[in-house]
Amino acid sequence: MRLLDIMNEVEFNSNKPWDEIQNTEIKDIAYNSSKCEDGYIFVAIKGETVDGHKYAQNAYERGARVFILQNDLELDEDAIKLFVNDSRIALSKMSANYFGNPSKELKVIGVTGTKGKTTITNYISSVLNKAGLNTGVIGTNGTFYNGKKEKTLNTTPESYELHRIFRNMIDGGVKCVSMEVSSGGIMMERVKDVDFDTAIFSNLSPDHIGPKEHPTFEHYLGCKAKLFTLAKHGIINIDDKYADQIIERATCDIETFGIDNKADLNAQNIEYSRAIDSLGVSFDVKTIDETFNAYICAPGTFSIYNALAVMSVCKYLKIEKNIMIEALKSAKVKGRVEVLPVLDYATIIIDYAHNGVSLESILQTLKQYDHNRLICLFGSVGGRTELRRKELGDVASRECDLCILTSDNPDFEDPMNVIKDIADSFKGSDCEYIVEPDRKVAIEKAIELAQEGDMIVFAGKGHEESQLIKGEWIPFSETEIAKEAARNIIEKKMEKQLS
Ligand SMILES: CC(=O)N[C@H]1[C@@H](OP(=O)(O)OP(=O)(O)OC[C@H]2O[C@@H](n3ccc(=O)[nH]c3=O)[C@H](O)[C@@H]2O)O[C@H](CO)[C@@H](O)[C@@H]1O[C@H](C)C(=O)N[C@@H](C)C(=O)N[C@H](CCC(=O)O)C(=O)O
Ligand SMILES: Nc1ncnc2c1ncn2[C@@H]1O[C@H](COP(=O)(O)OP(=O)(O)OP(=O)(O)O)[C@@H](O)[C@H]1O
Repeated sequence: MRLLDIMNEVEFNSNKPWDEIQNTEIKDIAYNSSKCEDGYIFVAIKGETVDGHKYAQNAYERGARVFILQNDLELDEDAIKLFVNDSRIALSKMSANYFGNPSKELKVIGVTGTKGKTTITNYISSVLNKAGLNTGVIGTNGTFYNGKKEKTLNTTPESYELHRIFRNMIDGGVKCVSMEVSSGGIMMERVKDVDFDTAIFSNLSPDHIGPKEHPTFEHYLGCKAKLFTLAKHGIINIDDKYADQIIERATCDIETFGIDNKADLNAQNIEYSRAIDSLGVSFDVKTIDETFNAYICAPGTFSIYNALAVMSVCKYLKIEKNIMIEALKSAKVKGRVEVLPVLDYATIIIDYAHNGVSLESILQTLKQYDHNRLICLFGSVGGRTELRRKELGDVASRECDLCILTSDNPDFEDPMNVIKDIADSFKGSDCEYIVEPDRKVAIEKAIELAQEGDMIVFAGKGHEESQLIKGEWIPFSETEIAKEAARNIIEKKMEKQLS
């Protein structure tokens, strides 16, 4: 591809004459020097950890001859240096150009908010695919389309990856993409050149504030709100405390959903239902034109909000109502309030809640259902986000009858250290706790302890299939461990009955 075509609409200065730039052809773009080969452009990014300009020489040695730079540096005479104000912004535009602006050929639905992004994006894809609109998903659980899965490093991939994925999706016949838009992704300009059709706001609470993330809550909110300047249509949870602030900053037209405040889509007449292999909620949906009943196979009020967000998209895209209702009845997301039907006398749930807000939300939700004891098995990541330990401990010790404190990606930190921090919250609380640093043994104990009517949540790992121990990802499946433990308990019980 011609260098000038890749640089279309990117402002730059250069060390070389126009003729030379005009006649240069490019094979591909890399923002990591180790990916560079002959004919590549290297984009030097001032990162959160290191300055990519340090690797320009390495990129040169690997064959790159064109460099996108924010400041000058020494390279051999044949290097073409293109100076830009912000390399991340340049990378975004260059990637969109390189892949032929694929988002313009797709209907892209971006979901932002502190909680609910993975759930909503996956629900949207379930419903739209059922309605015959080939839809891909991009987010924390990976990239999915046409039955294929690709792992993603970030919830919202870097702009180059994002536009590459879009192009591959188009080649595979995808028409619509439902993607998570993290505040980090917006902050790092990963979605700047994505042509969003619709943007959804689920909710907002303090999160991702600290070194390498957002300096303040206001900054975090500002990043989330920016999505509503990139889309044509906005869908907003009107019950959220920060809804007005998002609406104020939006430049698109807005539709709302909610339970407590008047909205374009309102839920009412809510009823919770519990079966041995499922937790669900049914409710009426009221719009200006009609009222109809819906059911979602996920528990509590937050599941209604997630469903309303999806219904708002369906309304906007004119998806047939009955198809939407049927698809939502069975829509499930791996590791998000996932009920494991392994025991017939207690409900076992795997959930991704790994901070105070989401743990509180899932525990309070489960308490809305008839139950015996509420038991939570959880830990917290090692080596970082130490504040979360207190948040999680405070919530669990307040909401539960029993907790099993264990590890959750301890990495290089001693799991007992993390557990000790969490256990501080239990001082003076009525909630009992058991300490078992080996998460596999902890799950086995939880299954063994289960009594008639108990609700037991394994919180934190959700969809993850591995555990980070001393820098290594070790395969770890909570589902398999729970199934095996339940089989053993049932066999033991049968043996006892027979003897
Ligand atoms: C702290 C952080 O946000 N890091 C993200 C960031 O990396 P970085 O800028 O820190 O990169 P760096 O390591 O400093 O390197 C700077 C540059 O040097 C280059 N380099 C580096 C080494 C080398 O040998 N050669 C080389 O060229 C790197 O490729 C990079 O271009 O930019 C990368 C590309 O976009 C991201 O993959 C990376 O996400 C890391 C994995 C991460 O954990 N990010 C989290 C905070 C994040 O983004 N999370 C959000 C969800 C949370 C939310 O809601 O905000 C997400 O969307 O995933
Ligand atoms: N709308 C919601 N409001 C509050 N909590 C929610 C909501 N939806 C899901 N949750 C809870 O938060 C957990 C994470 O949900 P989900 O993965 O959908 O959110 P997310 O925005 O993608 O989160 P993260 O940024 O942590 O990946 C779920 O397992 C559930 O416990």
